Amino acid sequence: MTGKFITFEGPDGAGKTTVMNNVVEKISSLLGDRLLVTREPGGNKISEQIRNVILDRKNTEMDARTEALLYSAARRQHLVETIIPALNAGKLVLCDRYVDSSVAYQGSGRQIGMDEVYQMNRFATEDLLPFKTIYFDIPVQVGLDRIAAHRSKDAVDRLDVEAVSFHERVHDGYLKVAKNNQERFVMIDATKPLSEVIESTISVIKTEAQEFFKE
Ligand SMILES: Nc1ncnc2c1ncn2[C@@H]1O[C@H](COP(=O)(O)OP(=O)(O)O)[C@@H](O)[C@H]1O
Ligand SMILES: Cc1cn([C@H]2C[C@H](O)[C@@H](COP(=O)(O)OP(=O)(O)O)O2)c(=O)[nH]c1=O
Repeated sequence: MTGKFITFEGPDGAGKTTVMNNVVEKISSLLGDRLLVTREPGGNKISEQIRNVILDRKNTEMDARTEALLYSAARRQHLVETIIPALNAGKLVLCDRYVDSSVAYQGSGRQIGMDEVYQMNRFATEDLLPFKTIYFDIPVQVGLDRIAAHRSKDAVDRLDVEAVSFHERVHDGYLKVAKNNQERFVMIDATKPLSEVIESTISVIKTEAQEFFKE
């Protein structure tokens, strides 16, 4: 594999999606088709179908392990169908969420156990981890307030409506994963103004994937 795999992670409302869109706008003219931007859960037909089942607010009876299995199933399909072919073609792959999301949300948030969820994801991914993970850190309430202020009621999904204590456990989970993977994680303060967060993110990408930005 000659490409490079970088993921974006963080609690809900950290700004990952907004930052990703802005970063792509700024670097896509430099990289052209050497850039692939994708997101989880989703990114292809089967994974988007699984996403709809997971995030449907009507699916109130979903068991925590069922949820974890569905996320990892969607991840597997996305990896095989989208990420690995792009890496084999030498591309820079930027992905909004990956294994660390499951470890934080299902492992810590749903209290299934971070290591158990990680082990299940090792099976799903055959141990393919990102080269770097840009982690957007934000206090839980700030992220939730951003979502409440900006999203329409219809756009709020099953995980957005979880109790604050769930989101606190997700945040704690992320901090543990970051601490245990310091060589892979780059932490960005997502409470800063959007323009600063975008600049910091571009700077990390240009440093960590500098081979893509050479003339
Ligand atoms: N740095 C920032 N400062 C203030 N508001 C922000 C910032 N980053 C994102 N937002 C706003 O917060 C909301 C949630 O951002 P979003 O990108 O959807 O977060 P995520 O994908 O991490 O859940 C959006 O309405 C966005 O405009
Ligand atoms: C990939 C992944 C996402 N999630 C959650 C995080 C989000 O609340 C939701 C994804 O919804 P999405 O609308 O993509 O949220 P965001 O813009 O915050 O990334 O799914 C998990 O619980 N486990 C996972 O493995």
